[in-house]
Amino acid sequence: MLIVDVKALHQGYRGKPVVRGVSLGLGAGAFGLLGPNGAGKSTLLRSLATVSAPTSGTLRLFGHDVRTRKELRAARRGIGYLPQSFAHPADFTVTDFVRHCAWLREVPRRDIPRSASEAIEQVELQSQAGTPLRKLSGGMRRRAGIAQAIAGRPALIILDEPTTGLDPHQRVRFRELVRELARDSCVLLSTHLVEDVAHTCARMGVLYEGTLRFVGPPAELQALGTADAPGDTPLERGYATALGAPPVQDRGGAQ
Ligand SMILES: Nc1ncnc2c1ncn2[C@@H]1O[C@H](COP(=O)(O)OP(=O)(O)OP(=O)(O)O)[C@@H](O)[C@H]1O
Repeated sequence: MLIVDVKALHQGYRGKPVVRGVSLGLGAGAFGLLGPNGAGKSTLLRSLATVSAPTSGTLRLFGHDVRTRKELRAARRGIGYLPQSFAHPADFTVTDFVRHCAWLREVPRRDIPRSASEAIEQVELQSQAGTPLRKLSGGMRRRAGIAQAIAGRPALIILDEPTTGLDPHQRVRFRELVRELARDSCVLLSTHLVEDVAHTCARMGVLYEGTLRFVGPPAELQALGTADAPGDTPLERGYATALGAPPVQDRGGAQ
């Protein structure tokens, strides 16, 4: 069964279409979403995280059709989500924050302390566990955000620009973490860094003007690149070439 099964999804703001007919099927594994500023990546991820209901189209998560309240609640238990930016109560420590988010996701109460500590260790924030979030650097706060999304190992982990502000060591550590999480979960991440995708994702998509222009393995995108396309690496040239391609519909290929 697919973890994410979305068909002809449309989403917009006050009548302005942003995501315009995305179909995508994802199982366990890491999937990277690339696209220029304003392409609709965050809007799509918000829909998949069930934060905003699609304007039209169908969305099934772990087989749950999220249009009914009961199914929506069941699906939400399996979703860890790092939004592009998030607010938090001013004095929450890293531990308070990660535990609170796990509780919201209905991680069993007895498992919360262990799940939170594990997630904090995975992002290497143990020595800041008792520090209020407001006292952390931007990159550390991002890592606390990643920790809350992965606590309790949800089956679907959605990370919107997780590597923003991460230093080179942490970026490499993050890639290792994604590879590890992707063994059992579907990890869906958006980024502007093609290397993040190349090193972590078995499959990827390129979103442009609200539609997918490419879905497949990074090597396939690389092969698409024409010699005259802008970019310093084959993958960057493949990405630039894909932006000019017609929309594609993904039928949920095996990863
Ligand atoms: N809350 C909102 N209200 C109205 N319009 C919005 C809202 N959020 C996003 N938009 C618009 O939707 C479009 C897509 O935005 P979105 O943030 O999804 O793109 P993105 O691909 O994630 O961009 P970026 O790479 O810059 O983060 C943009 O034109 C943006 O102005």
